[in-house]
Amino acid sequence: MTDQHWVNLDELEALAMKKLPKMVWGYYSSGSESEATLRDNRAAFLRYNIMPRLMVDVSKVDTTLTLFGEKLDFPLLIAPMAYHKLANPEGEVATARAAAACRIPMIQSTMATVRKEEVAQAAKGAPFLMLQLYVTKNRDFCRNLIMGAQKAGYKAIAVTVDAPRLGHREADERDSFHLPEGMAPVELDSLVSAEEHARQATGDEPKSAVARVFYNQMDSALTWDFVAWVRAFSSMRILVKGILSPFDALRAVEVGVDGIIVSNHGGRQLDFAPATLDCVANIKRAIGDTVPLLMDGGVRRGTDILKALALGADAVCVGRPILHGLAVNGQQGVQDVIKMMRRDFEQAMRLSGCPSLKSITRDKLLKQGEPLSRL
Ligand SMILES: Cc1cc2nc3c(=O)[nH]c(=O)nc-3n(C[C@H](O)[C@H](O)[C@H](O)COP(=O)(O)O)c2cc1C
Ligand SMILES: CCCCCCC(=O)C(=O)O
Repeated sequence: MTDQHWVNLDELEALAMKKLPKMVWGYYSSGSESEATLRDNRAAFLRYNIMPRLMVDVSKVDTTLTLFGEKLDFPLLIAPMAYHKLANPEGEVATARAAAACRIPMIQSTMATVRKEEVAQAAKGAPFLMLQLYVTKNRDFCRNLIMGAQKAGYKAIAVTVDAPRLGHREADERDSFHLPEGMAPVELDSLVSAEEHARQATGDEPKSAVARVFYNQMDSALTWDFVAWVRAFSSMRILVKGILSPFDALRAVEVGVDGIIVSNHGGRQLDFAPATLDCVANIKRAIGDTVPLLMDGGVRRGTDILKALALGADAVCVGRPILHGLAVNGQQGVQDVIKMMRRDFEQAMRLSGCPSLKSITRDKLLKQGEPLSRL
């Protein structure tokens, strides 16, 4: 296996681990505490089998869909992740160019290391961009960020609601995680100095600079009235990211969100939160077709995408593999990840007898323990 040759995302992950400094690898790869949720996100996909239906014409498979009025080539988005420049000096520009080349949407993190206007420029050709929003205590700052994204042409904001505090990631504590000098989440620069992100902890402070900055700046008093607050000044679509309970999903729809992202933050927030795949069907049952339902967490194979869709997701978001591709081979590495996922998803559709996204239904899946007679 050389830098250029990997045949699945596990092999790519191994290459990224070798390439990245230990502190960065620890930050990217870890989950919170005992990492039970991180592991379960993957394990959940293994709990489902796919029952193929045969003698179906799959000479052509249609993977396209329309999301928020835009056509996507296949049901995949890039999940928001902080600090792409830790993986590659081009940072989010390389990721955005890859999204454009593969015609999939990218969700940019509030903690991006490249300004949103520059990302928007690089993403020209992508179906759309979303800005993930961490809600700061300083609401003027937050309003300006949203309005800036609207002006830059972003289609939506995805408000992360699973992080009243940053999850306790032990690798970051052990490594005293901090950004290298000269690198900073640029959208935050009027609130927090670059030195603060690069500073090592002193005294009783959280050892991780990410956790410290998060604690100081982000609003742990966030409640559902935030959606109405945004609606009052912005016409952008509003999604909430981090929903696991069907009750929260219903509440989100009641307050008027435009979409839901079922997520446990890649196992980085509440440890022992359920695997996201296990939450999808319940949430779909609760909200029906009211708003698009996205999910993320542990999606690594084409068959994973098929399983998520069969349980009710409209599309999936992919996190860490994008950073791995970026670390190993920049923009091309990200494109290779997306292309592989697309190829493998098409393969899964063909081999299971699903020529269209609509034909990917729950009755194609068998959960561990369910009798074959269920089908
Ligand atoms: C290194 C890293 C940084 C992340 N940064 C953010 C972020 O800034 N905002 C956010 O809402 N989620 C963030 N996430 C969570 C992802 O958006 C996503 O929920 C998760 O990574 C999906 O799981 P996966 O990595 O198994 O695909 C981050 C995840 C990782 C691994
Ligand atoms: C103030 C810095 C917060 C960065 C958090 C990024 C993130 O969500 C993660 O999971 O890490």
